[in-house]
Amino acid sequence: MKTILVVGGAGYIGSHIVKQLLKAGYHVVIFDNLSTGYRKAVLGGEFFLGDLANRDDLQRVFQTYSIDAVMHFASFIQVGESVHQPNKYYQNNVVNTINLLDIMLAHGVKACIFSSTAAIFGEPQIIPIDEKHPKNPANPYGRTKWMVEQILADYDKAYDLRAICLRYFNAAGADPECQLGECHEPETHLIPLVLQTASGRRKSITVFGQKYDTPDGTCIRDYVHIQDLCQAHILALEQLLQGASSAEYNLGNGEGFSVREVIETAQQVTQRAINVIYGDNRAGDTARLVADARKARQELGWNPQFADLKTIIQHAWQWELQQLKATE
Ligand SMILES: NC(=O)c1ccc[n+]([C@@H]2O[C@H](COP(=O)([O-])OP(=O)(O)OC[C@H]3O[C@@H](n4cnc5c(N)ncnc54)[C@H](O)[C@@H]3O)[C@@H](O)[C@H]2O)c1
Ligand SMILES: O=c1ccn([C@@H]2O[C@H](COP(=O)(O)OP(=O)(O)O[C@H]3O[C@H](CO)[C@@H](O)[C@H](O)[C@H]3O)[C@@H](O)[C@H]2O)c(=O)[nH]1
Repeated sequence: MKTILVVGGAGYIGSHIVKQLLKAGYHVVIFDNLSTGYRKAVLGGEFFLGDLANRDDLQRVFQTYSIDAVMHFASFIQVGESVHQPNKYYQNNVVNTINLLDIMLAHGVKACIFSSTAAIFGEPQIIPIDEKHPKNPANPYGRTKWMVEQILADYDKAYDLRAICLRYFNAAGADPECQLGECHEPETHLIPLVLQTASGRRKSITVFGQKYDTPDGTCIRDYVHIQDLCQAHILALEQLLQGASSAEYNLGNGEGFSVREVIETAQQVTQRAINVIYGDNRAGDTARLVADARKARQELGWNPQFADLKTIIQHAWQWELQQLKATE
């Protein structure tokens, strides 16, 4: 049985992956400092409370377990915050990642799956965006992720550390069995905020900007179901464990939805009125991000099952209603 270390496995995406890895029969060790994650979101495996900034924590986990591959989800993730507090982002997303890579090398662990992002591309020159599209991140968050991708390429050349970088567009939705879902505090992502407005947990949703160069003036994003992201990770892991070379894959559905379209779809799904306020642009946002994910389909055999925005929102709504019940 292969042992997979999931760094950041108590977070939104990591916790869903842990569930799917366990289902697929892996031995899973979770390393997380719970800065933005939740212990209760870790549904199984062996949990290790530790911080990537602390080399002793890392040393302990690598000494305790014989790890075959690492999946690295731990980072700070808010585009807007990264503009105002870049030091926080460079420290955790870059410096702490180097700690992780160096401890991996020290223990001969040379396979890694890295959570990258569409934010590495910046304002796109061509839509949809394929892997070769120029990288020109528009904010410090995106720059940290692009830096790590470049560090990984150098580590491959110098130390044979193989890495698959999965560039998610907008991760969304929830576990269809409703055991897990998105739970960021504070929540900054569009779909959960819209649904919290529909459920009454929030008074309104503010649309950030209406003068973008898009048909309705609001930003366009490519929303991808968390369950489909899990499938891509497991396929990438299988390839890595079989000796595949380093690679990068864009993960999205190839269809973009504007902020307004997301709100309209949420209204249809929830059958609730959603109070909308129009506000200024958010720092660091780009007008349009849509993926060309053909490479993942061809090389990984990725076959998204929940590409429909309605389904993504339905699953997130099911989760929101459950969260609401828990707070009542
Ligand atoms: N959510 C998205 O739409 C999206 C899109 C593209 C890429 N990503 C990337 O996917 C990854 C996971 O995102 P998420 O939405 O699950 O975020 P999240 O905040 O829910 O999860 C991150 C997890 O990492 C842990 N963590 C952070 N710093 C740590 C440290 N120094 N040591 C140990 N643990 C630490 C947190 O406690 C948390 O459990 C991130 O790397 C993010 O950049 C997310
Ligand atoms: O209250 C809100 C929140 C968001 N938006 C807009 O909705 C869109 C989506 O925003 P959000 O859900 O915050 O996602 P992004 O900023 O697109 O970033 C996400 O998606 C990126 C990849 O595209 C990831 O790298 C990031 O980690 C992740 O936060 C953007 O146009 C925002 O301006 C609003 O109008 N109002």
